[in-house]
Amino acid sequence: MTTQELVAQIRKKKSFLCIGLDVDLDKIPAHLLKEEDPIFAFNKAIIDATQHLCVAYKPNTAFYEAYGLKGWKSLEKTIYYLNENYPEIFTIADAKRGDIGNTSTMYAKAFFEDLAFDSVTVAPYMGKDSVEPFLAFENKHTIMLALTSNEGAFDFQTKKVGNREFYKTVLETSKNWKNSTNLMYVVGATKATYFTEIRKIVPNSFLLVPGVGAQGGNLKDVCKYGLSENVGLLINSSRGIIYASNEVDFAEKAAEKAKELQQEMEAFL
Ligand SMILES: O=c1ccn([C@@H]2O[C@H](COP(=O)(O)O)[C@@H](O)[C@H]2O)c(=O)[nH]1
Repeated sequence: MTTQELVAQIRKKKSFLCIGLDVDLDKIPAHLLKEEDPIFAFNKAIIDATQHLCVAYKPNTAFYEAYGLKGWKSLEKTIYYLNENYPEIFTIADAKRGDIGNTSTMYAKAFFEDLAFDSVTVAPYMGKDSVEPFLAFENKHTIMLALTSNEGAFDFQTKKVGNREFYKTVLETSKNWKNSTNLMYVVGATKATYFTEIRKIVPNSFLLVPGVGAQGGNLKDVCKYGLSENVGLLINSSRGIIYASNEVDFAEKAAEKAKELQQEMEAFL
């Protein structure tokens, strides 16, 4: 998917909501456990109930890998279901990959070719040659960790290297990489006060923003400081939406939560 297509979808749906599909079998409604593939059954119901309110879905691969081969199968079924039924939706494999060049190419093939995701998250720690293999894929997007939502972000990311915070160096340096127009960045909603500085470095890049909902990030502050001319934000909520209820009405309740966020977003568009 191109960035223009993503922006057009945001304008049409008046939403820049991304729903995280972080499925935990201990948290889903008990009646689904009787299904042949409970994870896929859960995802399908959530997707069908919320697809008109969001522009992206983000399965975090950890929640699938934890269940071995079965979990990977559920992930595959979920992405195929999305691509077949809702091809306008932007898909994110939250896998946080990145390795030496030839290994990164194989990671990129796994998520962009085999599973046909529109994007994948990567870690910047191994540098240019670990990220450029992902950037080589046309109309695919590489979402690099910049300033994460967790407390540990202060361990390295905000520390000064020379006279500049490390996350700023990551952002600035990555702009010079080959095919850097295919880059987006992860910035946590819990770091809303940093968005002004981040926008000085990457004024038009899309930012994937996790941390609204369960982690306490503030949507209004993120919008106030983070919105760009082409919107430039994908705000993610996972647990806050998908576990709104663990009864038979779970999909309906998830849609209600998604609608609340969509309406807050509409006010900014
Ligand atoms: O900085 C980061 C990067 C990734 N995540 C991931 O996003 C979701 C957030 O889930 P919630 O339930 O809405 O808190 C999850 O998959 C994280 O691994 C993040 O939170 N922060």
